[in-house]
Amino acid sequence: MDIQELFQRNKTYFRQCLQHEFVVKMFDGTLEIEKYKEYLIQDAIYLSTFTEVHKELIALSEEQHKDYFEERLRNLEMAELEIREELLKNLGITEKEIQPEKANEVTKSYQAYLYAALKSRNIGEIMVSLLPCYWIYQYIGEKGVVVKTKENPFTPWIATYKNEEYSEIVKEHIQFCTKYVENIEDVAELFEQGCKLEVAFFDRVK
Ligand SMILES: Cc1ncc(CO)c(N)n1
Repeated sequence: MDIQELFQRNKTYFRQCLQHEFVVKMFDGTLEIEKYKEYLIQDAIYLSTFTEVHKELIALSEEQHKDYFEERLRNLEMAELEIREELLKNLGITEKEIQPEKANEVTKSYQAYLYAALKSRNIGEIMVSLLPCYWIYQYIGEKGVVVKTKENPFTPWIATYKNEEYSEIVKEHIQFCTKYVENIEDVAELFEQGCKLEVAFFDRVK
């Protein structure tokens, strides 16, 4: 699969996310904390499904890749999830607030999208269903320009995605997608749908 072609077809969604009011306000430090909280709550719910998909990937992967997917899960738990846990705690967000039944309609759609891909049992499709998530956040991290670094309360969020290690993980994820998916048309719709959900996720909390 030609991954650049997939990007070209969907770059408007990448840009929409990067230029999204919610994201711009994080980078310039002006986002209202209430909106940040709402986003983090929804994202914690989303990320628990995202983690479940990673666990399934270990089960579904070929023997020679199991170690790799186990490492990916560990990395997710030690990096992104740990940082998020700290952010939730610092903002006084409790376990009760991140229960699955608190999911808004976009979070629910995103979860349903991931579960549908999971149901296909096709590792290429499952990897592609995770791809907009990884790739768009990596794009935001790479391209976003931080204003007022010192007093910007959103620096920990930004730093999760604005780093070499995260970019490396995304690169490897992309390599797996290209290895597992031969024909772009098999996943074009799935990928576009995921990109749209990323935009909708920010729209819903802005
Ligand atoms: C909705 C969403 N997309 C992507 C990421 C990056 O993992 C995230 N945390 N949340």
